[in-house]
Amino acid sequence: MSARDVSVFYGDKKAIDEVSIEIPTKYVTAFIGPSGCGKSTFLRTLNRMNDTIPSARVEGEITLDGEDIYRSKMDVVQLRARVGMVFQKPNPFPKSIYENIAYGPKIHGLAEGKDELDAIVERSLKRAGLWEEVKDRLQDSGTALSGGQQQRLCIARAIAVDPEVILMDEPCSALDPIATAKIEELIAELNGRYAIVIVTHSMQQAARVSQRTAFFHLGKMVEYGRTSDIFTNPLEQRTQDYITGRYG
Ligand SMILES: Nc1ncnc2c1ncn2[C@@H]1O[C@H](COP(=O)(O)OP(=O)(O)OP(=O)(O)O)[C@@H](O)[C@H]1O
Repeated sequence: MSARDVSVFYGDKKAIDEVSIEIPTKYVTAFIGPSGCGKSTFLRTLNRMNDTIPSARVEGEITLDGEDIYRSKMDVVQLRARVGMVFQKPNPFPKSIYENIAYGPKIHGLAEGKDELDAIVERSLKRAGLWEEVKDRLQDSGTALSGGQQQRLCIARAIAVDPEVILMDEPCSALDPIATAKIEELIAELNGRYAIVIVTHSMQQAARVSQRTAFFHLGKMVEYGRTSDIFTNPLEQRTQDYITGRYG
């Protein structure tokens, strides 16, 4: 994915100011920066989640495989399957574990029959590291799982429709350290298969899970590069100040 000169407004207020970035296919990219700097706003532009906020307006160009995702003919439902999203609070549907995964492939016509659908459900749950824990209770409600399991269920749901990119908006902020470690392991396993973009408040997490990091401040992307460089040898003073804990 690629963003060129992207600005986002809420009413008259500019929340993102001319951000340009190439999201690499093979890596995990972390968005870091102090609260309110616009990380989530920018993340949401990447699958048009800002469309759901009436006051939000996006300028600039965002392309996926060279296609402008804001063009009028873009099918937003398709787009959100290609660019999936996992939120801060796990949000499984109030349906069975099986249905949580099967729903997307069904509406996108990805399975011919029950066997194929079963196979997608199994594969997605395996990839999300949840299969062993739930294989004997696929008909139980998704909301009855623990918080960490629910978040892996949401990741499995995103995977089920075979996305190219998975956006994660602080996916561990509602989870305990053990569940967080599992999600981080899972991100490492998914790395390479999907482009992953994660917003995180934790610099340690960014350092652990990502290969590329973008630092945002006051709506601008101040610096973007290899995670190891950003954390050890940033080019910009503002990045240096943030990673050494001077603000944020
Ligand atoms: N729905 C909205 N309506 C109006 N303003 C908004 C809306 N969402 C975010 N903003 C504003 O846009 C700016 C960027 O917010 P955003 O949530 O993107 O930042 P963030 O870096 O993700 O913050 P945090 O780390 O606290 O989640 C903030 O000033 C915020 O108040």
